[in-house]
Amino acid sequence: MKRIAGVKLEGVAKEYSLNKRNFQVLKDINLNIPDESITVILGKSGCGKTTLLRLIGGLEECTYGKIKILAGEYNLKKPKVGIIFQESRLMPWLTVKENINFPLKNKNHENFLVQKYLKLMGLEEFKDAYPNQISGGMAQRVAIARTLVYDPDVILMDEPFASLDYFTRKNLQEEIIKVFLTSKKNIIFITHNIDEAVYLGQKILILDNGIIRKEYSLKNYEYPRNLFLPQLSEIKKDILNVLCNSLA
Ligand SMILES: Nc1ncnc2c1ncn2[C@@H]1O[C@H](COP(=O)(O)OP(=O)(O)OP(=O)(O)O)[C@@H](O)[C@H]1O
Repeated sequence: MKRIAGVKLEGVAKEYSLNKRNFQVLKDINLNIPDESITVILGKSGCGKTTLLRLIGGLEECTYGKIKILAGEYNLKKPKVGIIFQESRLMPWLTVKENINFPLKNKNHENFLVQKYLKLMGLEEFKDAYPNQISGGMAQRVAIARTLVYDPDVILMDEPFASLDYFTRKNLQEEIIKVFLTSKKNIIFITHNIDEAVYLGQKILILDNGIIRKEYSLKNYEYPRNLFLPQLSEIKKDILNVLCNSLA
């Protein structure tokens, strides 16, 4: 049975120390993402978005508070978290299919799962190419496929399309919606792009000065969102207003 994992943050704070001075990047984050959803964390540069994602992904420890990855009421002891970064971080000496297969450690690089995700991400023609033979957008597709093959409980995405051109970015946003609708996993997506946030997010959280300043629920706007442009444009205006008044 497919397990849907939720994410719960209780009083999460993170302090860094720089030049013998402590400063608090995250002050008191409380968050509950129980259902399958795409949650977008939006905020100005330096407000702590990546820090928050790294804490959820277990790459760093909280200074205070707790983070739980839950299946129903149960705290998963060893949750599988997939992280997709701004750069694809592919292994240059492996082909597309070998990169996708990497988390499986399966000697057959064209096993069922690799085939499935090559197809889902439209990469079949490029399966034997090396990373330096494909475009940046394609490399990000490979990174997404490599994450999906691992079957994570939660998928974290840290500005994965920030360095891509407008059209590639649009295509990949569609792919993420497709991935979400087929896998029904919780996706937590970081961006500072308001258009991207309202296009993808079922929940949008504005991070500012170490706290969640405002939360928007867009669950009622089904995909594709093009049908709701007037309503979304009002939400975008409101978000812009909140960001303009934010401190970080
Ligand atoms: N390891 C670290 N040691 C000290 N300070 C850090 C460390 N990591 C992050 N910071 C600081 O924490 C703050 C938040 O950084 P973070 O990368 O989380 O912001 P962000 O919102 O993701 O920014 P951007 O949108 O520009 O990527 C910044 O002031 C940064 O300098």
